[in-house]
Amino acid sequence: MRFTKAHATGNDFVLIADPQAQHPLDAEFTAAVCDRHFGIGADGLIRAVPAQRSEDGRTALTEAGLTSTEEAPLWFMDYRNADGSIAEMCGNGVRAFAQFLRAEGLAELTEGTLPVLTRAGLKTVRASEEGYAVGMGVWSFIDPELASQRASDSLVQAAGLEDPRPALSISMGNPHTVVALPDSDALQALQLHQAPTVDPTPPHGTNVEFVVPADPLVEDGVGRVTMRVHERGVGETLSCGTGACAAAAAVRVWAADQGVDTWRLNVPGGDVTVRFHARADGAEEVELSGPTVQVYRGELMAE
Ligand SMILES: N[C@@H](CCC[C@H](N)C(=O)O)C(=O)O
Repeated sequence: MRFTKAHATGNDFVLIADPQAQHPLDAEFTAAVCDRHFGIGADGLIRAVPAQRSEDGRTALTEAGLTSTEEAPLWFMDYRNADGSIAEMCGNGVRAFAQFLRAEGLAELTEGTLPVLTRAGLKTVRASEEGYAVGMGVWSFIDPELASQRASDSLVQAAGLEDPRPALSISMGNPHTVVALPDSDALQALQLHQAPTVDPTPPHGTNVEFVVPADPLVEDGVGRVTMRVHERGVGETLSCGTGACAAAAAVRVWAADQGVDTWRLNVPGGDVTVRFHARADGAEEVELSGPTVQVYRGELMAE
């Protein structure tokens, strides 16, 4: 089985093309491939499969009210975390996925964009100045009632944190819980090889982002935030695209500054940009942009 190793600001992935849907993934295979000692090593495994040829792809098509044909296949991003669990969405992964489809000659940009079907709906990827950008859809509070005071809906504790801190949970198709810290010393003191605890515990788990808003928060019209993340199903990663979007949304809420639409997130693996576009109904669309790099191609010897 041929594969490509890629990363987006250090969030790394193994990508495989499965045009005939002959290689359905399972948890054991995924965990073995992502193992950094006994496998290739990655934060996630991504399979590219024509949507109509995979069960999850067909479900996603139905949910999105879309069709996909042999002549015009819509590619489905079958995303798995390093521990083998399934995730609805991956913001860095979907950007690496578009680059992979193009490099494999499986898809092209049409009028500058490439649609990708995910478990969290249809996403549109375009080439951007930084590499690839993806329209992530609308962000939302996970618990609108608890979050209605627009401050916090849970408490998070983590190794290296003195006391539990209030957090705000946001959905980007997948779940995120964002915690603000006072300064970069507090951020560096965190030991994120251990999963933080979130109270109340979200039913499907959550990715936890720790953020330090810059001081001043906004420079040249751009909001700036430093972030570390513990990803559900992985551990600490060098970047998380959906996490960056959730973190920017939370900081924007806390700052009560809906006027700043562009945010630069500094993560251990680099920088990504998050942009908000208000819709007529008041909801806000989010776009994530950043670099994606193909590192090498290889052939998997043992299954
Ligand atoms: N790194 C990703 C998110 C991957 C999925 C996540 N671990 C989850 O379980 O929700 C990103 O760039 O968004």
